[in-house]
Amino acid sequence: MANFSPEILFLSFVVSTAILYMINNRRRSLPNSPSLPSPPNKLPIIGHLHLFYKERKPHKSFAKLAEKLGPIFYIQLGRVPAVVVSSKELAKQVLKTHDQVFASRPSILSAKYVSVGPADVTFSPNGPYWRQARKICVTELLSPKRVNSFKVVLDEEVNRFMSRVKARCGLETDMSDLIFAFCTDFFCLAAFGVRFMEDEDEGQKSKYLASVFIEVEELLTGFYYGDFFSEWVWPGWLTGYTPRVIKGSRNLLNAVDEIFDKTSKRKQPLGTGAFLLHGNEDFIDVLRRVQKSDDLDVPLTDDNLMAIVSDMFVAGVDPSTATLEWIMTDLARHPRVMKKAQEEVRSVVTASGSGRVEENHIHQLKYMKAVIKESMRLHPVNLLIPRESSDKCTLEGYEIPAKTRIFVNNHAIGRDPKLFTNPHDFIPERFQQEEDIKDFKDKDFRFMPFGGGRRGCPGYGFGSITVQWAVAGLLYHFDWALPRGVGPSDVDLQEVFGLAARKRVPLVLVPTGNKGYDFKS
Ligand code: HEM
Repeated sequence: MANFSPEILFLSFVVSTAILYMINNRRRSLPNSPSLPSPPNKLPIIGHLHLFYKERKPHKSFAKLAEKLGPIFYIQLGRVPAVVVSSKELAKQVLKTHDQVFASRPSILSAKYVSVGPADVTFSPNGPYWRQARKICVTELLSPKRVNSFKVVLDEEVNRFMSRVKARCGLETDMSDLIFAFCTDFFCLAAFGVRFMEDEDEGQKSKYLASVFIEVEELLTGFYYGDFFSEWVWPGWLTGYTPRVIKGSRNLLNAVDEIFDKTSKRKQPLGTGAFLLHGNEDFIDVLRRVQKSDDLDVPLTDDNLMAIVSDMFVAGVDPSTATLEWIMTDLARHPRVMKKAQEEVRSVVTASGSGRVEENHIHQLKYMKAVIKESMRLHPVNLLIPRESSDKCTLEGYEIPAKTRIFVNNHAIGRDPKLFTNPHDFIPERFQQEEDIKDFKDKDFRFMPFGGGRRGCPGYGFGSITVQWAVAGLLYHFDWALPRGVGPSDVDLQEVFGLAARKRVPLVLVPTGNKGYDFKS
């Protein structure tokens, strides 16, 4: 920005606006689908952006529009034609029936910087590179066998998390902070073989990384002016978006570099303070091995390797943190449910005589599973699931051209009164059937905590065991209360509209040790 005088900026704004206006009027989007419902008040150049840009909660604005326009409608976001779907039937069509057509992500400016190309799994367009990266991710990094190999480390990290909570007993505690530290350390160990925070003095570092993540995740939603006029460079600079993206991606890559530095120390044979994964490979070890194999369709460069491992780290930490944050928020606001879930965990663990939660207890915790599932329904980490069509396709009789951005409104579908009675209430009992709690997905597409189809979350096994083990530990060892003077309805429930929808205001709770179920490190 410093290189441009305000006069030049203003002049280029006026000239470009005029050109854009002319082009916009010449080129109509979605020419083959004039009958798609669409909100009125489409303005020149910005299209429908003014309808939701100020509030910056597009999932809610789109839900309100769906009430008037129906479950499928078209909106023009600057230069980007987009379609929003808000019913389980349409979600199924996008994520399952026409999965192949909608297997790309929107191409957004921030992904080019943050995901180095993009060369990661999350943002790479559907093509040979993404297919290979995704295959490595599913068969090597996140396979059931690999997830199994990390369980011993997860057990240790849950214990470290419990000791941190124990040290805060009786005190108002920023649980968002402790949850983030737990997830970061565990995923750092899995990805890089080292913890992010080796000791408690490193708390500031964790807070800093959390702020970098939140910033990057917000930028990666692709809901900024710069992304709606991506053929032109100036809106990104003029609105300050491009400098923000550059700064955010630099901060993230610096943080990842710092962890890499630690890793290279670990690789030295006589390194001290090393934390070896019980002889297991971490993600970098695996990727280096795969890089050398001769059956790769596309060569894997060092930069690609870096992009994939950073992606696993970011895509793993924030959704797991957000999910845990919301589960504890929902439980703290609903003491009846908290008590019932605690009774279940305590009875299962007590019957085993182990005095601590172990992996084999988890499958017995059916009510806890229902609690987690209900919290995921109310607070999906992807409020809008973003896709892009690679070819033309028909949805509900409407023709959707190639290169249309599609948003599956996960937030609206999960709270649809036609699908759930009292949809805004936290009622885990709605998932009491054996069939309901066999996993955290919904076969009817009524809510999609892990997305779906070939672009669905490959970290399902990894994320779900992490969340369950941690919640079981927190429920077994501690009693929980909101801070003095704070009632259930005072808890701020706003989310950050980011790639993972974390809680906007940190969750503060007061843990208390329970004598019968004390945590002994
Ligand atoms: C509770 C934890 C988690 C939740 C709720 C979650 C949720 C999601 C969702 C909703 C998507 C988008 C899916 C779609 O577009 O259909 C996604 C994608 C993804 N997730 Fe997860 N996730 C979790 C944990 C993880 C973990 C632990 C990892 C890896 C270590 C991971 C890696 C990824 C990747 C790489 C993608 C992009 C996949 C692609 O575009 O091909 N996730 N996740």
